[in-house]
Amino acid sequence: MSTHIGAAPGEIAPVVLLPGDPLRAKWIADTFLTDARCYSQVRGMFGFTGTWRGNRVSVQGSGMGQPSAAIYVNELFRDYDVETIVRVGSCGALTETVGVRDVVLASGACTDSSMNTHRFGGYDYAPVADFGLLRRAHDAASAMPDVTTHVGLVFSSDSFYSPRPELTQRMAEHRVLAVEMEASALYTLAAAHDRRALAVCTVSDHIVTGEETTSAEREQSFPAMVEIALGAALDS
Ligand SMILES: O=P(O)(O)O[C@H]1O[C@H](CO)[C@@H](O)[C@H]1O
Ligand SMILES: O=c1cc[nH]c(=O)[nH]1
Repeated sequence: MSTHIGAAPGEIAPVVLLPGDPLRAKWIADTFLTDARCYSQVRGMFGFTGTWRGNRVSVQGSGMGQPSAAIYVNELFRDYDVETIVRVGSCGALTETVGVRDVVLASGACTDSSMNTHRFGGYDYAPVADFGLLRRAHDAASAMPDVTTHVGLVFSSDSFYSPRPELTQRMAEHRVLAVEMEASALYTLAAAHDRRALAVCTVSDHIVTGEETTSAEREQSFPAMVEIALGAALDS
């Protein structure tokens, strides 16, 4: 049993979807999985295991921000032998070419977090997605004519309310498509554990136009990213 998930060995599948919001984890389990069973409610950070098209799959909340997400990712890789984690998150669009409800497949993740500064002693590290997952996610998204999908960089910020918006703008000027808060830690830890990871995010709000969705929509109305994530992780 791990410290923060607390599931018994074998209760978590080799493939895990990882939303930040634990209630989105419950919605995903209720909506997409067959025979889903809750394996953890520790701190209200729900985890469920069920099946999708005959494949075992789990969905685990990660909380918001890299320190929280890293706890769950470390335990999933280290204590439960998870092979593949696909983050299914919300993000804010940084450029007008990306719209609200579009899907962003994060090929790589920039960050202002000190987690990698400490890990690499000040050297820069480029956290990237698993290419096989990214390619299959793109294939799955291409089969959805109603979904606009972008592939590119995200900015995994430690601050939802940025103290220096001009620096986020500089990210946008360097082809960063969207801001979220966890992908960089996920990609770094997947590399450190020699496992696979991808972040599939839906644009919940727009930093340029100010358009935004409600918390209920962010919890329960982004099905395309879940279908893309399941297709990428399990249809290999
Ligand atoms: O919707 P989730 O997956 O939580 O992701 C985004 O939403 C939260 C901020 O509102 C952060 O966790 C950010 O990464
Ligand atoms: O981290 C996030 C997530 C959604 N929207 C944002 O602006 N930031």
